[in-house]
Amino acid sequence: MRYYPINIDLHDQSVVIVGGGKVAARKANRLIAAGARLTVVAPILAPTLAELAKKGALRHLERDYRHGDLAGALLAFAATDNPLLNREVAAEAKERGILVDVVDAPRQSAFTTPAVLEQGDLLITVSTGGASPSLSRQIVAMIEPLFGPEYAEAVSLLGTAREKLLTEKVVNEYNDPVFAELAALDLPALIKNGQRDVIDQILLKLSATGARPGPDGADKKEPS
Ligand SMILES: C[C@@]1(CC(=O)O)C2=NC(=C\c3[nH]c(c(CCC(=O)O)c3CC(=O)O)Cc3[nH]c(c(CC(=O)O)c3CCC(=O)O)/C=C3\N/C(=C\2)[C@@H](CCC(=O)O)[C@]3(C)CC(=O)O)/[C@H]1CCC(=O)O
Ligand SMILES: NC(=O)c1ccc[n+]([C@@H]2O[C@H](COP(=O)([O-])OP(=O)(O)OC[C@H]3O[C@@H](n4cnc5c(N)ncnc54)[C@H](O)[C@@H]3O)[C@@H](O)[C@H]2O)c1
Repeated sequence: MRYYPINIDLHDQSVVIVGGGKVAARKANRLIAAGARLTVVAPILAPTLAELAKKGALRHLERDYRHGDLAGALLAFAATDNPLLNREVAAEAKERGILVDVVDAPRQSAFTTPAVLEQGDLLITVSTGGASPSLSRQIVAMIEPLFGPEYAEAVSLLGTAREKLLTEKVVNEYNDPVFAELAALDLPALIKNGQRDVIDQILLKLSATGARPGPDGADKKEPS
């Protein structure tokens, strides 16, 4: 496996993009949606970025990049149209132990960004190991019709049900099949078809199940 996939919680984390063009704008939108504290270093910003700066959604350092601009960042993006400068940014990131995406040089990057399909908390990401970003994008377009907004609602329902079972500390071997059974019910299809009554019955049955303690009530596992 060339890349190891993870999901990073960027809420309130500092991220720096060097460069303010079209590519920077694409990365910035998702970073802001993920709650990052974003700084963009660039003498000139693309219109969408300028708009975000005006709204206070990002901090704009309106000048050329200087060594030191990455201080305190968790992640960095080298996204200028100058390959040599992008490598300088990558070098500073390495010095500081900051993970960097060099947008014109995947081999010099510590990470790359995938194409994304998002429905609420459902996140499907596609990577080609840098081989073909266009194919990643096309694959998302291919599967998009299969995962409509009903998936956002289903994931939210499943999450609430699971949290309820876990916080009520009724987690034991018995709940594993309950979670598996719930996930297998095809809630998205029920939601899409408007079968609310069936969903209500399932949830009712679930809360009855949830109220039932484990075999002796003693061997309760912590959530995993
Ligand atoms: C998926 C997506 C996510 C995103 O950007 O967030 C993404 N690129 C997207 C679009 C796109 N990128 C490019 C084109 C023009 C057509 C073409 O060249 O194919 C288009 C198409 C378009 O714009 O429609 C050109 C390009 N991209 C890279 C290079 C440098 C190189 O390969 O050396 C060059 C050549 C630059 C040049 O030569 O000028 C590099 C990377 N692009 C990646 C991700 C990472 C690998 C992802 C993977 O493994 O699949 C990686 C390695 C680094 C990174 O960017 O993280 C996003 C689509 C999502 C969306 O829009 O929904
Ligand atoms: N990874 C990807 O998805 C992808 C896609 C297309 C292109 N690219 C590559 O990314 C590069 C950037 O593409 P773009 O379309 O965003 O370019 P662009 O021309 O729209 O933007 C370049 C930005 O870099 C800034 N910049 C230039 N010198 C700077 C400096 N010294 N300090 C700080 N900022 C500086 C400019 O002000 C501008 O905001 C391209 O050269 C291309 O190789 C990557």
